[in-house]
Amino acid sequence: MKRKIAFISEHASPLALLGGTDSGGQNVYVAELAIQLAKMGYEVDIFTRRDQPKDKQVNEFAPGVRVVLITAGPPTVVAKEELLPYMPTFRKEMERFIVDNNLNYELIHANFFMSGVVAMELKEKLDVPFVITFHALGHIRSLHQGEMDRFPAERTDLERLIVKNADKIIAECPQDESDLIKFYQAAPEKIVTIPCGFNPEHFYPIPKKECRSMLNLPHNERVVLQLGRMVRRKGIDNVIEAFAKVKLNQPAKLVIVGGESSDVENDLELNRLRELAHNLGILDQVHFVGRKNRDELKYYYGAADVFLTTPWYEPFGITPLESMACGTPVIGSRVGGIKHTVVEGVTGYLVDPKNPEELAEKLNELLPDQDRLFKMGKNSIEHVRRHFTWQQVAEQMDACYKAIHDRKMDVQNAELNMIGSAFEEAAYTFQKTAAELSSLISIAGSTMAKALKAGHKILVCGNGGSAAESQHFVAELVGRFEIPHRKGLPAISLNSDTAIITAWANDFGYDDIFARQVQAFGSEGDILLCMSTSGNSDNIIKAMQMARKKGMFCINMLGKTGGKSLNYGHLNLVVPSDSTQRIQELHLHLVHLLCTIIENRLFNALYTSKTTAKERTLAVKGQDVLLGADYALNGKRLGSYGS
Ligand SMILES: O=C(CO)[C@@H](O)[C@H](O)[C@H](O)[C@H](O)COP(=O)(O)O
Ligand SMILES: [Zn+2]
Repeated sequence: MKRKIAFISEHASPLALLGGTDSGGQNVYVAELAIQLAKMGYEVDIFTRRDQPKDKQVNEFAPGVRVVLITAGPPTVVAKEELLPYMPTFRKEMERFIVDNNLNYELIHANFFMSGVVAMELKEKLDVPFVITFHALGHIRSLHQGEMDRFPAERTDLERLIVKNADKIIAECPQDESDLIKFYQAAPEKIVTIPCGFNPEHFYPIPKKECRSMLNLPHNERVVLQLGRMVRRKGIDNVIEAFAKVKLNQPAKLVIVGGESSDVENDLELNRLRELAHNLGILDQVHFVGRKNRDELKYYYGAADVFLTTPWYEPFGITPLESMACGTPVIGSRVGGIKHTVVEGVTGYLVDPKNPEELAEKLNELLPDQDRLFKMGKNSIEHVRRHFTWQQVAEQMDACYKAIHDRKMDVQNAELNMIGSAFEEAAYTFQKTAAELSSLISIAGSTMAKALKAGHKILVCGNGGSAAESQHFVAELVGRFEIPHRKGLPAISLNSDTAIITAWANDFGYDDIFARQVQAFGSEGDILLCMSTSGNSDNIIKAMQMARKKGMFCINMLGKTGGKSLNYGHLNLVVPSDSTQRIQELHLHLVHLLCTIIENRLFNALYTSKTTAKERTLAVKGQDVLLGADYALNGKRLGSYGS
């Protein structure tokens, strides 16, 4: 059977990739991971917020992968910083979709903190475990962005809650792992470090000449590439400032791919950067080419001699991988995932962010050195193919999911074991009790029958589970057990009158609640039946002391050592077990055996020493038939075994 899982990616939809525009890393992550998992035999539903009114709800995205649009908030693009208030609706609608379609997910993989909130609530409601990839952590973001961070203030607290409730947390790199432990107190055993990946069918080496011809870039110049979302934290200004400091013997260009839209003229951040280049006097060397379709990116990577990425911080950073996959070495910030994916001196260099001097120095060193560029390019391809394809990522994710599944199965297996041994223990206790107590049970039953015949009554009491048994026994006697249409027998459960019990417990003390009633209802010759698993409950002891004072006969149902009660019972049925549950189960059986004896002795001797249980049952049924009134007019049996 296929293993069904759900992804939640509230703001980053894989459908956005189909339009060709270069969306953020999370869109790629969700799409590529789902596709690879589907290839491995999973069925993946990706739940994302509807941001187009006309799209249908369920979209076949790839074989085994569906994208399900959830309407939560306006069906238009909303900045992710403003999406949190729509998450309760998202959760409700997603839950409705799951229930209506009878979907049984093995687990939910949430992406980003808001999806984590949804997954956490669904875990509670539907009992589905969840895995979280945060993609970025609010605390780290606000450390770097300060005032510029527009996410709601509760983000970090919500992330902490998600960390606490998640079954596994995916860290994207060792830095992410240590941040989760240090700032979020994540339990290290819950964290699995699995990097992001690249798709070797989309990103592969293409001859530089070909790429440059395609993009109209000069063949005889050095080309340096900056590519990615155009936001402050990506440090694009650092790249421009560094480029202005580069001194080479040959001409060079800086190509900048990215922008908030394909409208290069009216993009605010882009204009700020353009002005910077202008002020530094290098505008003619810097090509702002705007946003590009994903399938064009490989030509930009391939055309460049070096790829630069110097963000202030970076949870992972997929672009360095893509560049290396295309055979272009990377100079990147010594932060987050980049310091893990770029191998210093082998596939590129690491520099401090916000340090244009250091970056310029590295460019001055590397750009003129064709041999080193070639070698690093070759190393880059080998390195990323060995460690970072989406297929490898999916294999690691599969192992993580399996660990959760196995743990669930462990719990289920442990339960099955527990059930098996509880039955074994019960069977053993039944047999042992039969061997040790049969004669005493018979004496207890006949004593009760005798007392009832003589016009006396039975008072019964116990605490907790035994209180229920006390009422159970009385119900069988006052009502009927197996003999239909017999008269009711006088028995009172001292557990039944709430007004008496609460008044006496409240005004005088709990220990006297039964004794008071024994004093009020009991008479000489009556029987007091006490049930206690420990034999040490004070109210039981006091009840027997009072009963003895009144000349009553005390019968105990006990267990374990029998406790203090042993000293007060005229007849003690001590179940040979130390387990409270088994003792209670046997007490119930004793209740039924006593009822059988009492009924048979008082109303009809249905069996002899040779009668088997089966014969007795038939005999009772026969009597039932003989008493034709036991059949209602409509022919339905009134029942003679209910108890
Ligand atoms: O049913 C159970 C345990 O299985 C409990 O309600 C249990 O009866 C209560 O703890 C009683 O208070 C125990 O009292 P006792 O059997 O020791 O006299
Ligand atoms: Zn119980």
